[in-house]
Amino acid sequence: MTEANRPLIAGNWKMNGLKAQAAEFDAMLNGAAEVSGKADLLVCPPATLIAAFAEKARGKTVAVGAQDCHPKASGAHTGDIAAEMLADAGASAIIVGHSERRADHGEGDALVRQKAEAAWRAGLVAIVCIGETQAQRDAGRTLDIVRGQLDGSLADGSTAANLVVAYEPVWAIGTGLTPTAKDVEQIHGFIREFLTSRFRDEGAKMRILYGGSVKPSNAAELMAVKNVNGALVGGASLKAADFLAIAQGCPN
Ligand SMILES: O=C(CO)COP(=O)(O)O
Repeated sequence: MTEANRPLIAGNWKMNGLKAQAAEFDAMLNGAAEVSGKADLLVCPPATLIAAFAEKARGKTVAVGAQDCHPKASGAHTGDIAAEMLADAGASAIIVGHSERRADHGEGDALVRQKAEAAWRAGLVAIVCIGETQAQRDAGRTLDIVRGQLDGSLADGSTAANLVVAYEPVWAIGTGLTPTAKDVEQIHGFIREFLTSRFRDEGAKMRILYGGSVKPSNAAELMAVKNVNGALVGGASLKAADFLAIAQGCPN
């Protein structure tokens, strides 16, 4: 996975997926060659499926990722999973700071930053999620919230090779609602300015994904927006046909 000039379509399966659903992943592997001219593909299944999916994906053009990690490499942390373990299972990237983890587990920016650094320590790419809630948007605070999350969640040492930023407005996740293309352009432009001013040339090359109700029917419009370098897809990434159609919607 590399830079902004090549889109990344990442699927976040969230807490969905049993061994019996592996056929959907097989279908993604089979269809991947057809979209390889358009985008890189990454699927982040639940941790229980990472090793099996990574084994299936060996030598194919779909990468496998994780949805979270613990900041530490090992130790007395019952139920947690270290980035090193995810790397060992075959993951090449880890989503950190998803709004569902921020909400369900009270994760804040400082912890998200430590998790991104843990991903790097294990040699993996960190996909750092940010985005405002409906109430924050209604209060006109979107850009302030985004700036604060970027400031707090991104670690020094971020490069275009080790970091992907995912802008996911919380109110757009799983709701069927999306911001207008104009809003997405404004916010992604703001994120790009932040990244370039903090990380210079690297910031100019980092991928910024849009996430929140991306579907085959809206992918082409969203993916054509300036500074949108791919998508982080939830619900629609569970179906191979939809996931591949979203990748197909990326501009040539
Ligand atoms: O949260 C998301 C991806 O991380 C987006 O989810 P949906 O695509 O289901 O709205």
